[in-house]
Amino acid sequence: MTTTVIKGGTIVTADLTYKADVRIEGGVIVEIGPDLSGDTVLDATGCYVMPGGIDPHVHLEMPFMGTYSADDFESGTRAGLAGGTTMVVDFCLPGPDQSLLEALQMWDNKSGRATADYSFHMAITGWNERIFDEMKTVVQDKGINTFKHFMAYKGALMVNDDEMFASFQRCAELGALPLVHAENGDVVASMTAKLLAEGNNGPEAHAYSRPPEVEGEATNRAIMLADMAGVPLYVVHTSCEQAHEAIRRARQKGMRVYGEPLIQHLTLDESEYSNPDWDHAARRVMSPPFRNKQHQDSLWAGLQSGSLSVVATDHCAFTTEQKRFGLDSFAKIPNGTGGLEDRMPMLWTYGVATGRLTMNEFVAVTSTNIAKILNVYPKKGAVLVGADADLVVWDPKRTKTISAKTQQSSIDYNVFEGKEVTGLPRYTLTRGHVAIEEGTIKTREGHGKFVRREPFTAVNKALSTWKDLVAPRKVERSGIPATGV
Ligand SMILES: NC(=O)NCCC(=O)O
Ligand SMILES: [Zn+2]
Ligand SMILES: [Zn+2]
Repeated sequence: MTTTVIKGGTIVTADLTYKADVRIEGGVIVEIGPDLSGDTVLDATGCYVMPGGIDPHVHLEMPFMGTYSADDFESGTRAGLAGGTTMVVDFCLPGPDQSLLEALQMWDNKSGRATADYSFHMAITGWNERIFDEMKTVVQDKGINTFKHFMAYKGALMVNDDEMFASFQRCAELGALPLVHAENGDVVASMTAKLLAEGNNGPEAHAYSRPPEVEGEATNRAIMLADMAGVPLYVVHTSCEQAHEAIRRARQKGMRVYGEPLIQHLTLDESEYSNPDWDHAARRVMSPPFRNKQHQDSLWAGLQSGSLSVVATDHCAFTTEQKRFGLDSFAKIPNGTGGLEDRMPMLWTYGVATGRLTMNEFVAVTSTNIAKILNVYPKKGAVLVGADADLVVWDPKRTKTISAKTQQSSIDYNVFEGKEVTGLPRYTLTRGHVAIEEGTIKTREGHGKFVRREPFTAVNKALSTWKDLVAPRKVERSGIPATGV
């Protein structure tokens, strides 16, 4: 078997920084140490050798708002690899009354073209006995240990509290982790109708329809329901202080709640929606919307202090033509923005290069924490013997100006257009295959494999032990006083 050696670099993991070479054979790391040799040598002089990024939140070829997101598993994973991301987790979305297993078959068919490894979260978009039963098969046979709940998108993907609570309880039984899109969908629907009735139909009104309170309330509600169900909780695209506050408070009380800010919310703000160019504003319409600088500061502080756990993209890219479906009403603009290629360079530039994050914290929030939360560590998210050789050789001096003209994503614009980033992959390896070499794309369609994720044991077991211990119990009494005394 041929071997590849990454030579002369500094290994940076979530907890260590040290000089060593890395030898790869059969797609996995087989040796780490000084002066290693191999058939192919990749020069890492002046570079950091880090676990490849994991993006836990992407939507490739997503059926949404009357169309499909434009990047598929081929272009999406190619964009990821170009920016140092070696694994993505997409969302399987069953249609109304569709079987979870049937939907999963559809997602399996789409993902065959992936150039990097991937996994799925399963969405719970309704509640009935079949869903209850199928959740077990999804966890135990299909290798999916996370279930997504949309508290918004009323009339489409949204679930109500009773459905969500039932699903959370089922997750607790199965050793699965529930995820929530936390926005109060009823309030959003009501505010949307009011704004439109008042003639407020431009893209900026999308942001007016979902203020931070809408997100803060739903985040807090989901946390309380998860606590009552005795299950940990993962809150996707945490964008504001109100939601972060709820997560922070819960964690301080000992609850296992994970918050996921997006690179877009960390680096872009609400002023984008005031742009006089309709297309410019509409291209940035997503839920939750971009916020102000105070919210951004809160998110950065959360990453620094550990109250927020991971940085994702929610990559859900629509072309300008698709965004124009909403020319007469913001409610018809497909929600979503891209970011897969830019997450790691943007976070390095605005996080590590500014001193907000250490290199080790960068690795933690882009890869290792995610691998641990999703239960794929140390196969993924680690530089260890036996781990998959999903690695990025990161050149901290390499620069570029982000531009739609040179991006891998198939859409015609980039929300980070014109941003200068410093820190880019010299090489990106997916299970040992060098997919990116100095900006040259060498991805292989179909190389990506589904990553099974086994049910959680430790956290769910600890929680259910505690829940049993503190469960309400009938007080046994020796005698009951006679009535009327
Ligand atoms: N975030 C967004 O606007 N679009 C993708 C779907 C979702 O995550 O809510
Ligand atoms: Zn969402
Ligand atoms: Zn999403």
